[in-house]
Amino acid sequence: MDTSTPTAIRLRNVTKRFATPSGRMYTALADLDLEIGAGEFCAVVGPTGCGKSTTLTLVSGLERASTGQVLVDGGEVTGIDPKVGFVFQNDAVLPWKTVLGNVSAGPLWRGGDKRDVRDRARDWLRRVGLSGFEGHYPHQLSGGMRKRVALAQSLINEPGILLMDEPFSALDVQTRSIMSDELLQLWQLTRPTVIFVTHDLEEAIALADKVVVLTAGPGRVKAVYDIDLPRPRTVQEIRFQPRFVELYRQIWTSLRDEVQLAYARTTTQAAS
Ligand SMILES: Nc1ncnc2c1ncn2[C@@H]1O[C@H](COP(=O)(O)OP(=O)(O)OP(=O)(O)O)[C@@H](O)[C@H]1O
Repeated sequence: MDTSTPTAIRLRNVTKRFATPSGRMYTALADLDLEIGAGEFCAVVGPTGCGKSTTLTLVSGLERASTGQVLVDGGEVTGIDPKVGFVFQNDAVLPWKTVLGNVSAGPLWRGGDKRDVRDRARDWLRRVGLSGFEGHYPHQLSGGMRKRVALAQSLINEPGILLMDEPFSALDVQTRSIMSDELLQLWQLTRPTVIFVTHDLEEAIALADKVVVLTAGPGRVKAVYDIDLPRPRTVQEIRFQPRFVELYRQIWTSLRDEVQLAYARTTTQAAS
């Protein structure tokens, strides 16, 4: 992170424990330290169950840390904050509302002027390439189009912070890379601070300014890699650059050990 960039998100010595169905406590995150600068695009990778989604729920205010501090713009997170947007793996679109209705729902709920909100919603639908689909219902759209609705739904609130939990993982490979390029273009418009959780290291490197590798659970930060690839980027093309391949090799070496450790644990548990 550039030292002149103010910090937008800070997790300081964060531990998160959950009660298990058997009544014991399970530590999902342990002493996690992470700092993300304002306007930075940060991707988080790590083996399954290492606490990636848990990290997002702490920043969003949906969950509280057991110990440690979670700070957004210097203030401790104590609940859900309207300046934080969330895009999940599963679409959060409302099936009974039209595309326009879905994108307008948040600002209307917050008391926005109806005509102004509709205008802004149409504007965002144009930006995500859905002009002409305002009156469609979600079931009349493809998976990629529904994802665009979800993006517009979140971006219309102009969140300073955007948390994305494997947002494209349910899409086919081609749609996924198109959506990644569109996300980068949209991100350039308002430059929110992004935490993007993914299992896909290629996607992480292609999108991000920095890639954080978490250890097998309990999740800690194992390593942080600065992605010094030039912007603007085209996701489909950047992966052929020698620097991309070099970064991939370097980060994968670190990630692979954690993935193997997590896998070995699950197979041992299954056998016992
Ligand atoms: N509400 C909860 N109650 C109990 N345990 C939980 C809860 N939420 C998460 N966990 C546990 O915490 C650990 C971390 O979960 P989390 O979903 O954050 O991992 P993840 O890295 O996002 O996993 P994946 O890559 O598979 O999506 C897991 O072992 C999970 O079972």
